[in-house]
Amino acid sequence: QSNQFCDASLPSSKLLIKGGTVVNAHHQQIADVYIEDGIIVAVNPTIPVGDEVTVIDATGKFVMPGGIDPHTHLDFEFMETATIDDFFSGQAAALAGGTTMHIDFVIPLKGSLTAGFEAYEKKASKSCMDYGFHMAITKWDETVSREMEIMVKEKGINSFKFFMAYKGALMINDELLLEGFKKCKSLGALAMVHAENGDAVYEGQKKMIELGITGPEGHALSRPAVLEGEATARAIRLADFVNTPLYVVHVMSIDAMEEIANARKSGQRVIGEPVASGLALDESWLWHPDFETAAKYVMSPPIRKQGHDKALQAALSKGVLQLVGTDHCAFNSTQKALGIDDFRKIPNGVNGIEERMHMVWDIMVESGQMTVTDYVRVTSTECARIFNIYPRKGAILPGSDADIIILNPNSSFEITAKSHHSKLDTNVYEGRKGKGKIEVTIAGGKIVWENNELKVAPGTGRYIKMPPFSYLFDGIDKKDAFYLNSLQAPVKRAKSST
Ligand SMILES: NC(=O)NCCC(=O)O
Ligand SMILES: [Zn+2]
Ligand SMILES: [Zn+2]
Repeated sequence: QSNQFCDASLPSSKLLIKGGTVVNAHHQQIADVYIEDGIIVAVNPTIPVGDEVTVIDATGKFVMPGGIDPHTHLDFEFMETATIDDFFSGQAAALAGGTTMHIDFVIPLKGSLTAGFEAYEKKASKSCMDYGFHMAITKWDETVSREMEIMVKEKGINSFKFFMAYKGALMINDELLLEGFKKCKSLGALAMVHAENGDAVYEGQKKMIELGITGPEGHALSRPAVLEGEATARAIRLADFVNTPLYVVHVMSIDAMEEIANARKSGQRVIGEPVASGLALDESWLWHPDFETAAKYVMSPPIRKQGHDKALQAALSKGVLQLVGTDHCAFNSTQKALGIDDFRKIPNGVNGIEERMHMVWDIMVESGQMTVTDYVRVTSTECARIFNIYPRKGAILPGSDADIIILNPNSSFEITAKSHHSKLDTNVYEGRKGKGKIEVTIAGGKIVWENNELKVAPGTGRYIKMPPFSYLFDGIDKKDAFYLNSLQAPVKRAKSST
């Protein structure tokens, strides 16, 4: 691999990005951007500066907020192994691809949220870019309920994920889902779901093995889209019953997407997150005769048949789905080979943290399905809004963090494991080429990616606390009050004489 990591000991500098098209989610203009000490100070048509300021010429290029990836798994212990990318290698890869912040999932340790949080604090101490945490809830009792409160009020976590799949490991049942949703609502924290019917998946897996289907194709066959649709519908209805906002992670199928579309049409606050792999790939790879090639595409919910990808793209362009993640969860060929004789043992997960910004540009903007302002919205701004860190993140505005990318629409990108920055020995986007290259990444006011060279150092990334009660909670209490007022007084019945 040709990874080149240089020392990032440059002094905090003054920067001017000159003459580019500055794009925010709702506006674009040709302007200069002036940065001091990691913060955007001014965005104006012309900003005169002195010799001490480093000037980057962005004429003819797009100057946009750095990407925020809402869904990653770095240093994640899962399926008898651990992801190959840790908080340094995964983040270095992210920066090389124009992502300047990500939100990772803390997994409780033996059910303890506090112990899980402390373990992830340690894992993330080698960070080279800003990050936040969601937290998974894997069991329910009074301690977990109390710890959720601590996570929100003291630790900067404002979202909790419930796995409706992975039976015998992370999966929870409907009773826990309801308890969890109620607690999330009371704390102003966003409930997130991995939506697949885990019991039915377990049945499907047994059936495939009985039929002698042990290869990676068995993964897709054992957990069809209908099981994703069922769980998505169930989670949506339970969230409606509790009256709390819901975030559906890695929406991979038309079935799930349509449930989200219908709920949103009726006014429910449901957020749908497609991931780069679901937008760009189809399941045919899982039938590849070479196990190593096929196994690298194993993730859950599975990458679907051709047609689901296009439908998810259309839903993203229409606003039915709101933001794009990656679910970056990287296992190398040796790790994937744990399932050589049984697809159930192939560690689930694909790469994407480095590729997302280029892939979304290529699939959505170059194809004409999405405007450049919408690109900013789905790769950065909407994530910042949902997780309540806007406009510190997700915007090029005075006072915002100087997390910025410069994309040259006339230059091209090419993806290959030979030159990517993840520790992975494969890449699910191997050989993909397209127009629109991220030439510069600025994170916290420092140029960390320029001339195809990374300048990053472990320990320079910051933990970003995310406060509760995002815009998704506005008016939730009013809807509760309206519901209570609409209830009729209890019916008074005479006592029976017998
Ligand atoms: N998605 C996947 O296959 N691996 C990561 C864990 C998860 O998000 O479900
Ligand atoms: Zn998941
Ligand atoms: Zn995930």
